[in-house]
Order: sequence, then C-alpha cells, then structure tokens
Amino acid sequence: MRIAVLGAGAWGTALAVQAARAGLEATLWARDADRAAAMATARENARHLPGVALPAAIAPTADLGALDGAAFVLLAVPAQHLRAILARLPRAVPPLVIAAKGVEQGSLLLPLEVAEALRPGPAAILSGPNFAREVALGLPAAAVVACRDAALRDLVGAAMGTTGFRLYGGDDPVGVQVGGAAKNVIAIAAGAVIGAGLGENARAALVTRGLAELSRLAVALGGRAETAAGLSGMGDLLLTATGPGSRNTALGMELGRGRSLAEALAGKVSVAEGAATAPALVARAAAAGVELPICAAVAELLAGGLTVPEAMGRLLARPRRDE
Ligand SMILES: NC(=O)c1ccc[n+]([C@@H]2O[C@H](COP(=O)([O-])OP(=O)(O)OC[C@H]3O[C@@H](n4cnc5c(N)ncnc54)[C@H](O)[C@@H]3O)[C@@H](O)[C@H]2O)c1
Ligand SMILES: O=P(O)(O)OC[C@H](O)CO
Repeated sequence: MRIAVLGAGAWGTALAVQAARAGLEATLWARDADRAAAMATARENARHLPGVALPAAIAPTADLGALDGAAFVLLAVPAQHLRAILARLPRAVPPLVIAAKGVEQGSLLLPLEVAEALRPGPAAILSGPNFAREVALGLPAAAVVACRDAALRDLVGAAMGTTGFRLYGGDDPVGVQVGGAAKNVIAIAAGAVIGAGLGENARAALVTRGLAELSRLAVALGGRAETAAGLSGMGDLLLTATGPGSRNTALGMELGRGRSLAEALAGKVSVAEGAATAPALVARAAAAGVELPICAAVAELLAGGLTVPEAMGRLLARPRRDE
C-alpha cells in the first residue's frame, strides 16, 4: 500500500517514517523543490528532523502527483496553511487524514471543517500525545484516528499502527480536534507561569482548569466530554503542558520571562500552533456562547495586552464558584 504525506515538517516526516515502519510506501511532499531534493539525496530532513534516517520506502517530492494512487493522504501542515494546501489539490482526492492541531484564523474553523469546505469527502483527524522525534525514533506512543466513517478509521489504524505506535479509533472528531487545538493554548499558559516564576501549583491549576475549558468547548461544538479525558485531550495536555520539550510550553516560558511574541518567535523555523490558534479558539468559543478565561488570557498575553502576573491575578480574582 502507498500513502502520501503532505507537509515535510517534523510531524509529516515522523509520520512518513512511521508509515515505512508499518510496511507502507510513503511519498513525502514538501512545497519547496530544493528541500525535497535535499531530503532525497541526504535521506534526512535536516531542517525539521535532523539525525533521523529516512527509510528507502519514503520518496520525498515536491510534485502533488504524489496523491495519485495513494490509499489515503496524511496532511501534516500547520493549521493556518491547511486551506492553501487543500486548494491546490485536485478535485477528486483520496481520503484525507489531517494531523494538524489548531483553529483557522478568520474562518474560526477546525481542520476537518476547512477540509469539508474545500474538498468534501471522507476525512479523519489524527491526534494525541506525540512528539515527532520520539515517534520517528520508534519509541512507544499512542494516538487516536477519529472520524464518523468507521471504514476510514479502520483503514488508517490498520495501515499506520504498529506494536510501538498504537492507534485507537474514535467517533468524536469534534472532541478530538478541540483537544488538539486547545492543548497548545493551555500549554502556552503553563509555560508562561513557569517562565514568570509563579510555580508548579499555578501550572497544575491552569492545566486542570484548562482541561475544563477544553471539555466545555468540545461539548458546545457537538463533541463529547469523555473525549477530553482521552489521548487527544488530557493525554496531549500531560505531554505538552508539563515540560519544555513542547514548542508551545517553550514559547509560554519566553513570554513569562518578559519577552514579546515577536522576540520569542524570532529565528524559529518550527511552529508553535497555540500562538495563532489562541485568538481564533476564543472567538469560536464566544460564538458558541462559551467563556474560556484561561485561553482568553493567553490570547491577550500573546497580543502584548497584559503581563503573566496580571493575567494570573485576573484569573484568581474571578467570582468564587463550585468546581
Ligand atoms: N512536531 C510535532 O511533534 C507534532 C506532533 C503532532 C502534531 N503536530 C502538528 O502537526 C502540524 C505540523 O507541525 P510540524 O511540527 O510538522 O511543523 P514544523 O514546525 O516542523 O514545520 C513547519 C512545516 O510547515 C510548513 N509550512 C510553513 N509555511 C507553510 C505554508 N505557507 N504553506 C505550507 N506549508 C508551510 C513548512 O514547510 C514545514 O513543513 C501542526 O499542526 C502541529 O501542531 C506536530
Ligand atoms: O511541541 P508542541 O507544543 O507543538 O507539541 C507537539 C505535539 O502536538 C505533542 O503532541
């Protein structure tokens, strides 16, 4: 079986390596022809996943003919670039499996909603606590493939899963997408309090109450509360919000130390999805009548509208209520 992976960042490359480990042929599409050629020659993605050898079953390319004959297409571009890539695809595409985590600015759509608007057809979301490098190295991990179409999630789970990468199926794509998008924003909050020296108690409180925000929004958008307790919600929060290995937590730590967003992002080649998603997530929640105080504080912090101690003070001063 052959699949196509669109997006040769860290995650797209790791997913291609995992596909090869599972016995698939994988075409790995990069938008830059020089980068695709460099990967094909060096058998390494030196920019986004240095030190990981690309198996022979991976064919890097910059040609979207990569989609022809693919059993399914993994889309691993950042959420803000998903629309641009989808618009370039042919009308008839193989089933789509989106691995981005975020909310699109402007439209306020979740990744599968963007896909549905541009390329209607079978589509799934793949999400969970997965640092790309660990997956590429074959360290044990689990994730969820969620969609309403049981045949597609079975196809993807059976094709991509191995004993080292356990893929659960799920039928709550909304809950899974909200988890993936919100955990990055909450991770920025968690990093910010650590960077500002406010302590581990503050981080634990933010992560826990952040999970409550994530769960509330998932339900309001038609998802299920129990999905928030799964791999794409609590699982990914545990990974992302508890250590500097996460780009979102690392960004939050920089903000907590008093740097501006522009200063913190300067020179970075990899994406911290929560920065673009925070205001879009808060706006989407507001449109659904849901208040997300922690995510809103992150959006304001990113915009330079308040400091971390001010944000924390504001959250703690909210009217007392039952948990
Ligand atoms: N890295 C991880 O550990 C990891 C794990 C799970 C999910 N994800 C998610 O996967 C998605 C991709 O993240 P990543 O870590 O692979 O990114 P990355 O930071 O490693 O690389 C960014 C990628 O985006 C591409 N890109 C940048 N601008 C673009 C544009 N205008 N159009 C098209 N592509 C563009 C770059 O070419 C590169 O392939 C994100 O939504 C992220 O949250 C990442
Ligand atoms: O490094 P981060 O914060 O983008 O997190 C990467 C993955 O989403 C973890 O599951």
